[in-house]
Amino acid sequence: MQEYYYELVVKVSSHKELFADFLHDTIPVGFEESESGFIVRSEDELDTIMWGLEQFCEALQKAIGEVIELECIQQKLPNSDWVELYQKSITPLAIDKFYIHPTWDEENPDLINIAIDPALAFGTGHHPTTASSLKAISKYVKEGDSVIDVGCGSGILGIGAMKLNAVVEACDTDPVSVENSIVNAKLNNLKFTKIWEGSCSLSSAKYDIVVANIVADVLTFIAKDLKNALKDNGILILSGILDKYESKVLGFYKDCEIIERIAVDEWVTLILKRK
Ligand SMILES: C[S@@+](CC[C@H](N)C(=O)[O-])C[C@H]1O[C@@H](n2cnc3c(N)ncnc32)[C@H](O)[C@@H]1O
Repeated sequence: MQEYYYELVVKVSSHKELFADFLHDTIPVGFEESESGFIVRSEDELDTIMWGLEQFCEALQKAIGEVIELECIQQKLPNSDWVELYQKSITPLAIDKFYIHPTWDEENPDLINIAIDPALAFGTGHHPTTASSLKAISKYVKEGDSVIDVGCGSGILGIGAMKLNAVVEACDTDPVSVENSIVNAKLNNLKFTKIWEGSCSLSSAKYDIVVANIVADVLTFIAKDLKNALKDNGILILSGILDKYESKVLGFYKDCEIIERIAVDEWVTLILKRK
């Protein structure tokens, strides 16, 4: 552990959700929402993220013709092991058939346990997009199904599917997430059949279930690849969609019908089938 870590305090005057999308998609470390913005922490300097936020803000102002005040303050602080502090803040939770718990907490004898030790990859089950994806997995994944978890983060969704006896592959563009998914699968005595760094376009296989909890923009960019990965009667679980982008995302999935829509707070999860 290093002696110091860096904390970037970001304040934005408006459109906080667009900045959240940007951070969600660009930074491999987690960030925390504060009342007027975000806090990003890392053992490395955060100059690149600060620069990216400034560029994004400039582009956004031009695109929408509004002035947005952005303030980024980076500070170097003594390292009290923030990962450990973050880990301690994670409590177990039940989502339908599943019980997600860190390894230092007891299992629940009545549910299907998923052990996840929170680390740098996204996915402890506490975010509504992960929780809704798990609900969909709990309902639609059947024993023996082939599943791909696109944007696996901590691996939680794929691990959930494996716990239901599906055969699961996973991928993520972020190498830290791939590593963390492998570690978390091992914690559950499971193994992804295949897991790779990159997106689903790197596989030509077809799956019974394709699950992707990624931000709306990415779900539009990779819409073709996600649909191509589906077997004829396959089910596509799309999550990570802020409700205001739902119709934009659906515009890229016009050849699919909605079989279920789960909404929690401002987050929407869509369960789709090809028409
Ligand atoms: C919101 S996290 C979801 C993590 C986990 N699946 C969950 O549900 O909690 C989104 C993940 O998608 C990954 N990602 C972003 N764009 C991607 C792409 N085009 N293909 C695959 N993964 C991508 C990110 O690196 C991140 O780990």
